[in-house]
Amino acid sequence: MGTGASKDAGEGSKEERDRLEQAGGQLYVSLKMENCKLTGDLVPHVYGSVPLVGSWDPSKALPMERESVSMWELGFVVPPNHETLDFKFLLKPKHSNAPCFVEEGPSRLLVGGALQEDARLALFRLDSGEVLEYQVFVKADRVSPFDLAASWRAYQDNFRPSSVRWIPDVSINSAPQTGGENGCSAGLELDLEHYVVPTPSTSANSTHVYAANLTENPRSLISASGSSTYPVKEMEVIVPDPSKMFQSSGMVESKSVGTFSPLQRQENQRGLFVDRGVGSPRLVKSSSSSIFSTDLNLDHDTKNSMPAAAGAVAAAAIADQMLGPKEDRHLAIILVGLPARGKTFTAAKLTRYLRWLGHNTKHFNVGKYRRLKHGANQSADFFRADNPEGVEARNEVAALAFEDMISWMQEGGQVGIFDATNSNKKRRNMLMKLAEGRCKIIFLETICNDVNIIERNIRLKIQQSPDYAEEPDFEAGLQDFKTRLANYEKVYETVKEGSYIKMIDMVSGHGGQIQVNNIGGYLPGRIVFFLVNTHLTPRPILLTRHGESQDNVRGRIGGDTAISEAGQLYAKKLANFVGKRLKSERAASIWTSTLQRTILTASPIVGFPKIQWRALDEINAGVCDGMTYEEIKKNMPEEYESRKKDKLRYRYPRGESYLDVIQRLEPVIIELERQRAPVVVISHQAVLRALYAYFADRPLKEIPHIEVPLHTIIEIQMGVTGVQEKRYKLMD
Ligand SMILES: Nc1ncnc2c1ncn2[C@@H]1O[C@H](COP(=O)(O)OP(=O)(O)O)[C@@H](O)[C@H]1O
Ligand SMILES: O=P(O)(O)OC[C@H]1O[C@@](CO)(OP(=O)(O)O)[C@@H](O)[C@@H]1O
Repeated sequence: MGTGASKDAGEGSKEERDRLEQAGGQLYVSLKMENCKLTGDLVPHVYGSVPLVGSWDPSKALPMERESVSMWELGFVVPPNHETLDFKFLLKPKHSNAPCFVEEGPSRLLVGGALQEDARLALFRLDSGEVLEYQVFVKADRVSPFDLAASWRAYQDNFRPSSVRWIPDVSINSAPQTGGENGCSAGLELDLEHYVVPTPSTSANSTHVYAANLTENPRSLISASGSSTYPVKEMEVIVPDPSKMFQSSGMVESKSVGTFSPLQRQENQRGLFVDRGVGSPRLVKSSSSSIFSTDLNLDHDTKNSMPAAAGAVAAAAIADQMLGPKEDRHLAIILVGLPARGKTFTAAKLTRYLRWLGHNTKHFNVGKYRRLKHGANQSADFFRADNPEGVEARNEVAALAFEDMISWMQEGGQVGIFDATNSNKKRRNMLMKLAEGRCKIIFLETICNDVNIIERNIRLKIQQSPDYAEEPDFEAGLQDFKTRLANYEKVYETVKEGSYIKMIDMVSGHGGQIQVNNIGGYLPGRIVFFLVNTHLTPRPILLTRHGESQDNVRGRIGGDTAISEAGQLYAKKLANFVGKRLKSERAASIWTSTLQRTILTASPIVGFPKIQWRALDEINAGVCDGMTYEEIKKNMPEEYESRKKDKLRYRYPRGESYLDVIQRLEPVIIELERQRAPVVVISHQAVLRALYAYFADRPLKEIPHIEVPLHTIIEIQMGVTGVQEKRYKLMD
């Protein structure tokens, strides 16, 4: 029998506690009652001192869920510093208004996820005089991603119960004490390198490429020399999905200076989420300041009104784009900051995100223009503010790059990301004049006050930047770059004018802040939301399809079948792999879709919380669900042909297109960016194509054709130098 709460919740070394705290640790508390005697229709409930459990009103007590024939459970998530919960168990008849029975003895106290005394038996004296005895189990585990699941549920109206019985949509199982034949510890001897396979040539390995090299080619400079004409690419614009709009609506509009914190910070709000398991009504976190809160009254009408309201916001966003003043149809994000503050890095990341969302976006790097016009090996003197030739040369290339960006916008470009230091008012005034009547401007300033990070960035610069490619002496390069930096510092003026976003010390994902001024509208709002959630903490993201499903064997698309024998073998191998790869990563989590094949693939993995996301469900094949491609070709030849012609935009009748899938995956991308602990995503072919394309920066049109083979793990390593990819093939 379990006694009090597990001790690891509140103990452990300070380092360990800090690590968990940083990982956004919450306490998952599980209250269980067991009685092997059948108790007719008496349902165990919990009631107590806080409104969520009825404020001592038995009629508002919270029912426990039946976990097995004899076991009842109530699971919930609280922050480690939650308010003391004073409660009792109670038995209530399921169907009648007959009296209920409160357990005997004093009430129980839950503090910091732990019961204040040994979990004694719960005794109930019935009217007949019979005494019913229940064993009580209380357990508290540190876990971070419940907040993610709960907040996800709170603003998404699309969750649905798992189709796999007895598997709640958020669950955690503990690591086995001994390793069985296929158990995790048996597999810890696994040599991961043995399974490594080559990555495709288009893989996500930005680490080895300096981001500035991948920016737009200077069209004005190249065409002037006659060596190349500028290729104008097809424009891709996606109308924003209304259902995504209300997610960040609270933070987009600010006419005066405001400060936003990442979602992370919200984890410190004291709230309680009840995990109702399969098919039960959910409670969601309330934004009110009440310590324990519930939203049980969220009826269908209230829920359904959310997308409608969001639709109105989206309509306004489209109006912004189509009907507003001409300059509002194009947006220039102008980077500001001293050298080595992550401007190019941030610009490249934002470009990737906006392109993935379908916005026609280009990254213009003034350094590239400078190197082309004036050579790559200019010394620090070139960057002195009292060197008029240098100043003029730098202003000239900035203006050239800006004009190129405007020309591209006039050809249909939507968002230009203009990457240079732009670190004094005079330069920014010049740019504002160039933009007048042609595009809207937002300054994006990156500020870093951590000398260690700046030193690391400088060293990375010397290794990566083409400015030092010809400098054989690292120390000499370092010295020159530091002098260049000092030259900029002398005349640096932080942004105080116009619309701006300031990222201040946003490297680690906690402790920093984002300030915004005069930011409004759909796209700027999305940009702020994205930036708020990004950071540089290194961590792996493992992407894998489920093990082979019975439908895969039959060649049927969609469906919700279980996994085949080969699929089950993969599930075991994957569990071994995850156990080994993430063995020192206690805060890691496993995300699946709500479909059986991913949940079953995840089931042998132990020791990590598992979360089901509806957004990770496979592309909805609508009326074609369950058919083979051959059957579609034969019975619906027009549909088959339309899909073949434009697989990205083709929407299955009553189903989805790849573009729809991308739109619904946006919260997943934001969450993957926000997480600081490793995540294993077990999902489906179409969904993983879309997710992978984001990390590998693949163009939208390629997404439906990206290869995501079964029984293979794609490891995406996020970190200070960008994204890196590694692949493991566990089975042939
Ligand atoms: N917001 C940030 N603050 C500080 N450093 C950052 C930030 N974002 C990224 N970095 C780090 O800065 C390094 C150098 O960035 P880079 O974009 O080349 O600098 P810049 O363009 O400002 O000269 C990157 O490799 C990354 O590790
Ligand atoms: O877009 P295409 O190439 O049809 O690929 C998506 C298809 O992949 C499948 C397998 O054929 O995914 P999965 O088995 O990974 O869930 C189908 O369910 C899905 O419709």
